[in-house]
Amino acid sequence: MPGIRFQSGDMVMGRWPGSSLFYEVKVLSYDAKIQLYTVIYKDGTELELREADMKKPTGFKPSRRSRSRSPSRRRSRSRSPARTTRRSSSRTTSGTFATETPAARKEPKMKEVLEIRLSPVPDHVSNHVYLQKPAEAEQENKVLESRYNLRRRKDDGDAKPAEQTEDKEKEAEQKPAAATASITTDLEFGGRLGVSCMMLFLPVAVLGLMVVCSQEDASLMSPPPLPALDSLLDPHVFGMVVLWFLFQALLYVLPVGKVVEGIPLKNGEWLKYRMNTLHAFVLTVAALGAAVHQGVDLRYIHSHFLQLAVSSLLFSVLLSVYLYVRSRWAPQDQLAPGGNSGSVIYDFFMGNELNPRIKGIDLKYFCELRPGLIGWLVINAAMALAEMKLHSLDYPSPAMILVNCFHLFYVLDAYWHEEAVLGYMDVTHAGFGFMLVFGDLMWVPFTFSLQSYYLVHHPNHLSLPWIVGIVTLNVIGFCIFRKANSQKNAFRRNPSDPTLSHLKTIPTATGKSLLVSGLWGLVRHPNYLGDLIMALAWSLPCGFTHILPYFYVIYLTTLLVHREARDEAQCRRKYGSAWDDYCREVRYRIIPRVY
Ligand SMILES: NC(=O)c1ccc[n+]([C@@H]2O[C@H](COP(=O)([O-])OP(=O)(O)OC[C@H]3O[C@@H](n4cnc5c(N)ncnc54)[C@H](OP(=O)(O)O)[C@@H]3O)[C@@H](O)[C@H]2O)c1
Ligand SMILES: CC(C)CCC[C@@H](C)[C@H]1CC[C@H]2C3=C(CC[C@]12C)[C@@]1(C)CC[C@H](O)C(C)(C)[C@@H]1CC3
Repeated sequence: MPGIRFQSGDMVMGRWPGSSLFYEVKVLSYDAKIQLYTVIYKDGTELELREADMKKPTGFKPSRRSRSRSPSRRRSRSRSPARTTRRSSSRTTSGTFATETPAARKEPKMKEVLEIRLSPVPDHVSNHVYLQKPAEAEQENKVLESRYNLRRRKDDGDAKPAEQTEDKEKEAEQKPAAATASITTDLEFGGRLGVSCMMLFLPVAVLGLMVVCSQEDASLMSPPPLPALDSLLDPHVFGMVVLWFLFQALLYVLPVGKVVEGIPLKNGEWLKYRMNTLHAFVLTVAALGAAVHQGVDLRYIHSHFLQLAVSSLLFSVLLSVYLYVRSRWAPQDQLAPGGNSGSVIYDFFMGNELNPRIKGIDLKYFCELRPGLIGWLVINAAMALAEMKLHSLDYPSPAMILVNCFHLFYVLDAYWHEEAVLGYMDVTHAGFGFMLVFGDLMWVPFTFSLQSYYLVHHPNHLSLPWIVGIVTLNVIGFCIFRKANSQKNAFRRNPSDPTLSHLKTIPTATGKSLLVSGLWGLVRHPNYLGDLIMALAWSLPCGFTHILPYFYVIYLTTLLVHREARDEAQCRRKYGSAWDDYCREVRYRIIPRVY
């Protein structure tokens, strides 16, 4: 690399982005176009740095300290009442996520090695200290390095130092994202073209499916034309959609339910969340019950199903525009790892901001669990009433009851385990943009309820053995889904949990371990397997005449296969060869011996 200050292979001191801390890094390459060096930190993190953030090691002296706290466990100032920062104590409010890494408790030796390797050199003493490793730690380090590839995911927030100087913090707060964020080049979903197609195709697909579902022959081969848009966009219905959203938002801010902290953010802070989805659900049922008592006819939902879907789509677009605009001004440390590609269309679709909030309402978390999921159940109930009316029944058909009960049970389970949702990929990593907004507000309520909508127009008689078989299948799927999720959550919360002591684990260089026995030893995503089995059980009550009720199974399979691939890539970057070991030990991804 002629004509530049540092050469590949040089060991220099590199500033940790956004902080005043310097670490020893190795220069890997230099990109003259963007004038950035790619460097690798000793913990395996690869980052791109400007020359101004790098110093020659001369002037850094060995430290008398032999160890220091790892950067991810340092303290930073709290900025807003909703954001808290804490030392490396474990969580007290809920205990959902321990702040110490699992291995920190279980594998003390490894933790020590990692801490030493991550020891920073603060800026104000940058001419004075350069941390030294004890000989045995160095030795152990070598063993670890030979066993595991220590490369850390570039966008992984886990190990980033939380310490920021006040100046830096203010700077980050003031600079709009667009001005400071690094550009994401790794585009998902086929990049700009892919997401543009998805944005056009997905809404039309939802409306198309709904129209076909209401036809007697429900044939995908001869779909009826979509009704004219102006007949579908009813201001009255749109007003109801907005009211529904506001009503759910009101329930969100009710001061009932405990407040817990989510997983740590990039800047070392914790966001607070109020756990009151169950309360919101019960209050919604009570409000709807009262409305029905007052003469409101829930079958309105059935007769205005398409109009409701179109209004939800319009609402989703408006909300996404708002989110995109505000994300342009969000501080960089509040952006999602994959956001900010520089392409308006891509960023609009994927979302830039990780946890956009309005007056304490976390929009992403709110949308993921409330208006859409509760809306889905209300639609199901309306379909049961419509079926009774259309076929002059005293009760809904057994098929309709099964579908309603399965869906209700699934949502209530999510609410019962609400804290766990704070750790799911979408909440921790995904930006909040059109994909999730549309997914939560239109896709979930209007495609997940297709089975009950279908049954209104296509009754299906179920014999008792079929009912028993379908219920059994759902119970099996649910047990796998629940046990797998609970086991992983419990393990992440407390790896030394005595109830999990019988399970085998593989340590990883990040300090976290991976479960390799029990359900997590059967396939690498047992929770997906359970979800898919349940999905099948939800479709079977609709019989075998049409493929439409199986749409949910097809969607979920596609989504989970894609999600699994994304997660796999992330875990490989995060855990290096430990992940490869896991894959060798547990060969199948979702379905044992098949996939
Ligand atoms: N109904 C729907 O439309 C729908 C759609 C999507 C997902 N879901 C459901 O949502 C739930 C959450 O799904 P998710 O996609 O967020 O994935 P997930 O399986 O809950 O989380 C994946 C993460 O778990 C950790 N992990 C993976 N293997 C592990 C092991 N062997 N031991 C310990 N930890 C391990 C890794 O993170 P760390 O190591 O960093 O902890 C990995 O990134 C699933 O039950 C899924 O079925 C439903
Ligand atoms: C536009 C679409 C093609 C993609 C849409 C994606 C979202 C609708 C889903 C992504 C993650 C999903 C999810 C649930 C609902 C649907 C999603 C938001 C979920 C809240 C359903 C209840 C479950 O118990 C759950 C909490 C595990 C689940 C979490 C993931």
